[in-house]
Amino acid sequence: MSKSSGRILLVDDDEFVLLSIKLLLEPHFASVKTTNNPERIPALFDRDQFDVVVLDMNFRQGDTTGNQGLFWLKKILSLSPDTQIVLITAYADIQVAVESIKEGALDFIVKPWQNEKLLATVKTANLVSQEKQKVRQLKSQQKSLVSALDQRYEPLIGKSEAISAIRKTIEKVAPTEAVVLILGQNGTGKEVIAREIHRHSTRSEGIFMAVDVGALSESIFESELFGHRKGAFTDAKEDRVGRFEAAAGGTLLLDEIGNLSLPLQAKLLTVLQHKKVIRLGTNEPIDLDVRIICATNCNLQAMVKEGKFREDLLYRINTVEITVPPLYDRPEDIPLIAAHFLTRFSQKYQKPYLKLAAPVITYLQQYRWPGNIRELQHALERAVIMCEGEQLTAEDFGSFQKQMAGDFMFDHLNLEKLEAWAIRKAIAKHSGNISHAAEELGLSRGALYRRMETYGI
Ligand SMILES: Nc1ncnc2c1ncn2[C@@H]1O[C@H](COP(=O)(O)OP(=O)(O)OP(=O)(O)O)[C@@H](O)[C@H]1O
Repeated sequence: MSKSSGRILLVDDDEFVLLSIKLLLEPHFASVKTTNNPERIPALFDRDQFDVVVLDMNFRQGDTTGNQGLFWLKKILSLSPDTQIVLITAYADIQVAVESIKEGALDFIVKPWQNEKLLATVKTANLVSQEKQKVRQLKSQQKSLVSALDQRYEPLIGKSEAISAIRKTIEKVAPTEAVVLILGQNGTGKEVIAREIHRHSTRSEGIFMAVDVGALSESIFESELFGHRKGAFTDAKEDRVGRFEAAAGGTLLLDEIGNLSLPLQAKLLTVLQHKKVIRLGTNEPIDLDVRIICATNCNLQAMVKEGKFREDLLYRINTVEITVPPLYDRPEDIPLIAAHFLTRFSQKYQKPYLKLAAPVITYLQQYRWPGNIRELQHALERAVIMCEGEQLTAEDFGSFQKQMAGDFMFDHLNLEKLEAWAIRKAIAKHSGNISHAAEELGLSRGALYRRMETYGI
């Protein structure tokens, strides 16, 4: 007979009862302890953990109310909420039994007991207790995983008007359950923004999950998002929870939503309309308990006009819209973001002394950054690796250097932007020497300083 791992405590004022139950349970559990005095319960719990307590309901001679049992039941649950309690009494009182179960006891046994029934009850209680402990452990693991996963992600850095306005929108929209649509080019920080919304929402203790729905083929879309039951299709070897269920209590980012085919758009719309998902191979709808955020680099309005995106789906997902401008439209964010990545990569590559001189920052502000912040991040990492001195130089940016030097923002014909660009370029060319830059620009030093102030350079 293999012993289960259960730790059992027997509490009864009758020594004979204690002995006979101990002899009955001992062969089946890892440890069976006894006490004839319930006052010792707190001290016993101080020393040991118990999975199951078999507890008498009446300790004083003549007391048949069960009140003492109820008192100790509550006490044990307050000391150890996962411990399961089986009450035992000589007086079969259905009222007390019902009350004790309401108060959290698992079951109720009447003296004289049947050995088989008592053993089966304690075994069940032990299983329930261990499952509860497992769930608690998984929950705490999940909590630390959530915070560990979160740490990998950047805070939303930037002081441009656009980013300040986005921060305000996040503050307003995060506490609501509104579906948010985040628009912007690749690498502009759409996921960072989605995470900020999650972090400021009432679901922040839950998980944040991002799914690139655009990359899901028709064949796996439903099983990936809605889940399936074993045998629902040939490859369904076991039950699988879909992303909508896995992110329950948290936030689900449906990324690249503009790349969904029309049939899949229809399936997604049905889920969002009914707020229910049905796992493949089942008929049971499961309530959605997830905050939805969508993101795309596509122009969904234009796609609706071309018949490539469902208008009804667009109106389901764009209760609040956030548009993230490309990085070259907010050069004032570049120094902050660059400094942030410099700190990160100089630590990673053990070069904590590295500095970014003003002319190099100006130089970074001239480039068009088609890959936006992701590209800036990679450029900084490369420069930190390549740098031999204490200051990052334009040369450390290697292949970017050429592109940057020759890059001209031809798509900007706005005169102010062109002027700001020319000023940055001249300052960078003369390594921050304002007199030389002013001379090259055909301006006095004073005029150049005034313009630099105007453009926040
Ligand atoms: N404002 C920001 N501050 C700091 N880091 C940022 C910011 N925006 C983006 N990043 C960083 O830039 C990289 C790209 O960001 P993110 O993945 O959020 O962009 P995206 O718009 O979702 O890109 P894609 O469209 O390719 O999925 C990430 O490493 C992210 O941490």
